Amino acid sequence: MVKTKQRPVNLDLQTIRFPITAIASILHRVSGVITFFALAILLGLLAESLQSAEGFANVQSIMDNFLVKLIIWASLSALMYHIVGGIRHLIMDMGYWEELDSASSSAKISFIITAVLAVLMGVIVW
Ligand code: HEM
Repeated sequence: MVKTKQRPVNLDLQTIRFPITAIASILHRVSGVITFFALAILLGLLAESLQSAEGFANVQSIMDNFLVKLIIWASLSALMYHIVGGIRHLIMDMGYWEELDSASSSAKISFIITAVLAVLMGVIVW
């Protein structure tokens, strides 16, 4: 008879804590996917704005909306995180910051740099 596994299983999500490096990693993937879709929107707006004076005015009026600005700001902030996290990745690929404490510090610092850049994106968008 097959014995059922008796190992403990924790499905209480409230008690599961991810290490900061895991959060940095999943956010990098999420921000890459967001950037992929955002690029289509941003290139579309750029193309329209360069088409003609009316196109430029059209994009100006599209941008004159809080929700649109919020989406563009979030997209640019995701791109900022992807670039900062990407550079951290490339540095790690060269063999640095691979220990738990240095990887945690660099993850934390990349969040801080991203927060500063996100504020800057807000200043640019608004
Ligand atoms: C055109 C904009 C970009 C898009 C749409 C994009 C999208 C993505 C996606 C979807 C991934 C896969 C993530 C995963 O499988 O976990 C990825 C990985 C990566 N991206 Fe980007 N990316 C862009 C720009 C950049 C830039 C500018 C950098 C510069 C630092 C960068 C650095 C990286 C690195 C280093 C990885 C590999 C991360 C790993 O090994 O897990 N990306 N990107």
